[in-house]
Amino acid sequence: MSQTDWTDVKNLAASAPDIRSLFTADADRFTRFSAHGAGILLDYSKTSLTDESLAALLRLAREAGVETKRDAMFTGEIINITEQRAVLHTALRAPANASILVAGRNVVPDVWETLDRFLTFAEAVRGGSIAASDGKAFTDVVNIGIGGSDLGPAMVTGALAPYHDGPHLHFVSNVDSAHLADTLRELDPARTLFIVASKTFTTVETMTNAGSARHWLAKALGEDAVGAHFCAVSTALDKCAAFGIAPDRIFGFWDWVGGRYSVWSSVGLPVAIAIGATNFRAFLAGAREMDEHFRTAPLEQNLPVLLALVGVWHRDGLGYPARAILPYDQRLSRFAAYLQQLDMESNGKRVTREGEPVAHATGPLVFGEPGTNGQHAFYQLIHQGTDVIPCEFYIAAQGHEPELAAHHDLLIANCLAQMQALLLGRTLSEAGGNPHRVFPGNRPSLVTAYEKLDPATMGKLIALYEHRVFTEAALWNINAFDQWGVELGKELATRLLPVVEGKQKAAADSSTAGLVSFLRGSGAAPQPV
Ligand SMILES: O=P(O)(O)OC[C@H]1O[C@](O)(CO)[C@@H](O)[C@@H]1O
Repeated sequence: MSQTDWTDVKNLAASAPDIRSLFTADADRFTRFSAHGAGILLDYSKTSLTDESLAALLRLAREAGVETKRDAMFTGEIINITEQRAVLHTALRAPANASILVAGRNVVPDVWETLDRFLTFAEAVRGGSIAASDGKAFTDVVNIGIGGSDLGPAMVTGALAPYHDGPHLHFVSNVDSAHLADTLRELDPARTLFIVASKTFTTVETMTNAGSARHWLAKALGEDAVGAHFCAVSTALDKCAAFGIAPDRIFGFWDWVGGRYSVWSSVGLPVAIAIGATNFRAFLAGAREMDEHFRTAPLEQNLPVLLALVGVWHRDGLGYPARAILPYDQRLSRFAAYLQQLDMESNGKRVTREGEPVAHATGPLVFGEPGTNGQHAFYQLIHQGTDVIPCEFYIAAQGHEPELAAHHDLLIANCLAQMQALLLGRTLSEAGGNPHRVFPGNRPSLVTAYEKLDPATMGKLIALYEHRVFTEAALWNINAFDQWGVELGKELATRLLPVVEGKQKAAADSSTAGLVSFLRGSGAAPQPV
């Protein structure tokens, strides 16, 4: 990619216009700076992008080979170069007649066979033909997993609550005993099914929670009941079997599915148990529609690409450090946490694909909460703080409660009002001369709007963001599909455990030693060795 194009973007950003003036100068700005795809509207008019800066960003995307890289992902090339893997979460929602080759083998028939297997299992749990050890139906299902093996199913299950007509779902992720204990306290072992979800089946949090859950169940119902009350989702089928899970209760997936991209695979089993096979297939179909849009729409009208270009404009052009994810949709209350992993684990990288230090800032800090709750918490800083934080709003035209339609009108009014406040601000004279009541305005926002948060739309929204992350990574020339940054902490925790347990002397700095001493109450700080 030529340096000139980055320079163009940075030069244009240095003289970025006031967003308000862009609206004054162009009555058609909304029409020209918004796009539709797969039934979703993206309005990016309340940013400082102009025809010229958008053209420069599109040039950057073309020079970065976004289209070629995209096609390489969809066709199963080894694009995760540090782990020598294809990246094919899109194959999990591909049509049955597609052919996607990995090492010369079409993976689509395997995907559909596994999908049919876990959806059949989900329906059997819902219908009671897969039953507890006493032959009665399960009323509660606990998913034990963490990261991608938790956030996707937990977020989607919450989002699709109006479609939830199966057993109650619970999610345990944290190794903190509080999480498991508080969940199990409410449950009857005789009515509870556990799903142990782990791509690697080695993650210490998940294995620890699964072991304790197994113990809880065996203590109440006897060792023989364990088989009926556990199933597993993993790429490591042998390890699931070693845990004692029967082969017909193990649902696999593949190393070309990243953890944070895995909700479409058998990791989605809890979602399928909650909402049923038909709704789960609609969820996949929604994602497939967004995949088609991303694959075929011209870059100028391509939603994930536009979202990525706005992201790069804000991050690299204007130097904004964060992005706020603000769904005006209570059921998307875990959406920001989900996107946090998707975005920050993918694009929190400091070297290029070739291992050289990156020349540009990469992934921003991602955080958020649903509106209107966030308005009464951290929006103060967004409106009047010293940092500019681009805000990314999500809103449905319709809620699921027609009898409470007035609430939804109020929700929409609040969402629009926040964007207007960010844009327009309030001048000193409008604030009656009181500087504390001044809003600078000219603060960017964009909005993703959709008809209703149904299963297909949920699929589209996730796929939209996945492809946005992909496109940003392509522009920055980083590998979005590894996560080496989580390894060091895991290794050190393993090394520190015997120190915490008092079996080994502290092999650490004096702060760690002092903290071990305080936390384990052993008096004098162990000396670093
Ligand atoms: O599914 P697993 O193998 O238990 O991993 C859980 C999570 O841990 C991570 O590797 C990060 O620690 C994530 O990428 C992954 O989603």
